[in-house]
Amino acid sequence: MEKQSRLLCSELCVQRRLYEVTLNCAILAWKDIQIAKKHTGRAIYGAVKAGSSCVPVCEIIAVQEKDDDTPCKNTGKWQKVPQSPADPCQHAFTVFYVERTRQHCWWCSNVTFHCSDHSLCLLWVQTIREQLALLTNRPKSLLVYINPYGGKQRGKQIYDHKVAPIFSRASISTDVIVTERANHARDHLKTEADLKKYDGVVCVGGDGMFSEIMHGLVSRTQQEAGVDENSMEETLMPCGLRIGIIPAGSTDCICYATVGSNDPVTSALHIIVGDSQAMDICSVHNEDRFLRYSVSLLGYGFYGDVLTDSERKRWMGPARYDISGVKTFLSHRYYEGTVSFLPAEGNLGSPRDKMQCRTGCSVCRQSSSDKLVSKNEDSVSDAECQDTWTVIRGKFLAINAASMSCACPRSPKGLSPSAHLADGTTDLILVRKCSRLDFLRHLLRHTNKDDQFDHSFVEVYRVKQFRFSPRYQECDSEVDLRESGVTGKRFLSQICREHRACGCMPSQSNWNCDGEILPHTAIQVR
Ligand SMILES: Nc1ncnc2c1ncn2[C@@H]1O[C@H](COP(=O)(O)OP(=O)(O)OP(=O)(O)O)[C@@H](O)[C@H]1O
Repeated sequence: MEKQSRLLCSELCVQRRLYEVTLNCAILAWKDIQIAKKHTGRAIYGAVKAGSSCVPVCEIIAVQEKDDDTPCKNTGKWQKVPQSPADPCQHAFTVFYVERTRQHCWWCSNVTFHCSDHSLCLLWVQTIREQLALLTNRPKSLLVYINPYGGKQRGKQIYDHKVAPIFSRASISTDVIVTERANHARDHLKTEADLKKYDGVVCVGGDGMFSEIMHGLVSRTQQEAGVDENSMEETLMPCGLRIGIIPAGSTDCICYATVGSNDPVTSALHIIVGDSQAMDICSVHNEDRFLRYSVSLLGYGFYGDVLTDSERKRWMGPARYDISGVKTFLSHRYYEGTVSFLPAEGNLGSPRDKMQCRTGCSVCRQSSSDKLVSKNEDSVSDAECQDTWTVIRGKFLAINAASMSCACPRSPKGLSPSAHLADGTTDLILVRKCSRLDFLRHLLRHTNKDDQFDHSFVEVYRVKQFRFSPRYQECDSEVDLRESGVTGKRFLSQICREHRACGCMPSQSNWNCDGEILPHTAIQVR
């Protein structure tokens, strides 16, 4: 505080008490002059001294000159402003700022300063606004997509009541599109949206809606850069626009893993102050064809089956995941196949190092600077990497690739608690065939503090690329059958594939790609 030169310092009233209020380019602070030595109330941000409060300028949402007897728009409550010309508190301005409440939750709080001199009041408003204008990472114009059918179908209500008023308070202009069908947002972003007009895109919905918007934006960026998405060799261009997520879905795992909560107001405030977090994107291919991008979970077996079943029960709302989860657990299906992967090397931590990735994470920072250095050496390193693929064949209850922790309110640590948001890797978790009881023990560990990888039937690897081939594609192909002369077997395998309950051979699952079902089981991921 002392190190920054003061921009303003005045004696102003807060709730009829006299405060010394100071502003420098980093902090707005106010100190109760009369009882500075006595602790008179709760310090609002970073308790400096009793009777003192301060807020970083970068967490000020807005400042507004206050008219007499106007309702405080933030709280909806009316506040009495003194009327008498002799009153030293005749003029007032209100500062709206971020207040931290529960863990990772933010709230828009406010403080009103009163003074007798109108020009002084205007000077404060103008100076604070000038400081806010210097914060260039804040968005001014946003394109908002609302999925009215996500989660409990409250997307529009959440946006209108909780988010739009704070955006308007922060003078952010918005174009709002309420989607009319699935993939509406993706298609609009891919082809129509005039992206030059905006500083960011806001997704009001769940993980599926985020995925739609991410696909629209990433594909548009590749199209404009002339990058062929089908090619596994080409380097994808990072998107120029940021995506803000207002959680209004069923699980909101991506919002939870990045912000630490699934509270719409917290997310809106992060968007307003211009916070950003880079995020890894996996591209998923089948042969030479691009299928989808994934940012959170790619799951085959258990999570693929839960999704497939829950899609049929969408009318049930979020409860469908519990019902499908129990059903899938009881069916206890396992799947045979081959997983090959390219382990991540270098200083990228390990899935079991108990490190939690947060904004500014050193591993992610290190990884992105390594990428810049090695960009010109890609061909060499790719060639070197050919030798280091690891191949695992087996029977699996689940094959999961977590590109972030996948934490959500149900599983606060997530599928892979130490997965990094932007280190260029994914955590590949293989759950081999085991008893129902063992699998239950493993699943329960996602909800408590125990290490979910500490089981003999669970393996976890931090990888840069991986491939999966289901067993029948390798062995039961038409050619194999013809060559071996087992004609009856072909007929039986056909029946078994179509009737998954039949226990005489492992059938195939589906890949759950961030909550969407992939059309192929044999995939290559990078
Ligand atoms: N207007 C619409 N009508 C029908 N479906 C829509 C519409 N807009 C978007 N969708 C689709 O709805 C799907 C689910 O949406 P969303 O992710 O918002 O909610 P959710 O599935 O309940 O939450 P979560 O993904 O967090 O579990 C998305 O895949 C999206 O493509």
